Amino acid sequence: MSKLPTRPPENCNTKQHIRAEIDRIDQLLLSLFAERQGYVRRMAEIKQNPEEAFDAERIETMVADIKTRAAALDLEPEQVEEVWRCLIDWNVAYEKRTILRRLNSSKK
Ligand SMILES: C=C(O[C@@H]1C=C(C(=O)O)C=C[C@H]1O)C(=O)O
Repeated sequence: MSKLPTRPPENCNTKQHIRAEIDRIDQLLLSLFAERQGYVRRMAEIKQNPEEAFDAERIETMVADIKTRAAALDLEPEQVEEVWRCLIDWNVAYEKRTILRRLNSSKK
């Protein structure tokens, strides 16, 4: 990906300026989500039991920590919580499905 010069928000004077920055940031976010997902995939290989997929204590600790860090960055903690809970829900479902499939295929 080519590295284009960026404009801080206060130097954006048109919708196009702003949309170019949002698109640039979205690409960075996607790359980070993909990197994160690689660890979730590996976690699904390491966990042996589908019940391990949902770790309530870990999730609540993470969400509380993310909300504190969001507030420090002047983001709305509730919005960040919703995004993370949605991400984690998908990952728990992915882990459960992956572990179950592996267990079922090893029975055959
Ligand atoms: C990655 C894990 O598995 C699940 C997915 C999580 C996530 O996407 O952050 C967090 C907690 C989990 O129950 C984990 O146990 O840490």
